[in-house]
Amino acid sequence: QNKYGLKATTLAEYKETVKANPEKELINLEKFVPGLVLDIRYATTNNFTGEKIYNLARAYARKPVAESLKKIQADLKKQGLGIKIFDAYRPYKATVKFYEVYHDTTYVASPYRGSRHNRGCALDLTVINLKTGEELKMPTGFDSFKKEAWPTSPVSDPEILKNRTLLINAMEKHGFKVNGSEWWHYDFIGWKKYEVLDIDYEELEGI
Ligand SMILES: C[C@@H](N)C(=O)N[C@H](C)C(=O)O
Ligand SMILES: [Zn+2]
Repeated sequence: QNKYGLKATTLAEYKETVKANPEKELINLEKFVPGLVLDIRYATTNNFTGEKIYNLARAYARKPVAESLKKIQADLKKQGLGIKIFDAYRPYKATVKFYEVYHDTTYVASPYRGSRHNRGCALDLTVINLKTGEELKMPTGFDSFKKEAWPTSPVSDPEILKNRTLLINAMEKHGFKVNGSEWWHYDFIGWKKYEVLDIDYEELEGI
């Protein structure tokens, strides 16, 4: 256990759980979902910590999460739209770092419980126009920790309201629930069945 009383799953333990239940495998979303665009902010300094948190820009999620995302991407494609991922599976140590930088658990998961990202069951994302590659206009930027980011906050611009509603509906159709304080964060329903992991992308890829 660490100072927050949580013992996250290591690589060796994770491999055992996947052997027993292949649904627990972390899937590389970039390879699995056609046309998926990544902008992994925590692999850059362009994030709320101002620090580079990951060495590799990767997006992983548990198998059923990846399968749902594939369906969402296919649905959006029919409208000339696609998904851009800001973050997916997040090693537990990153959640600890986030909390130590920004103590408000309205916007950052508590290290006492861990994040649903740590379970490979949460995605931070937005919608892009496939032709231009541009993000659709949303109420705030990613990780803008303000009340305007809440999915229930009033929006005066009808286009922004339409875009936020489109994203929420697209995600909820395939088993995700929007976070109450962040329009870009979606939890996969059933996340409780998956352990909190603390495995870096390098470890996962055997680098
Ligand atoms: C830090 C932000 N992108 C986020 O993912 N927040 C939720 C609450 C989390 O940390 O799980
Ligand atoms: Zn998130």
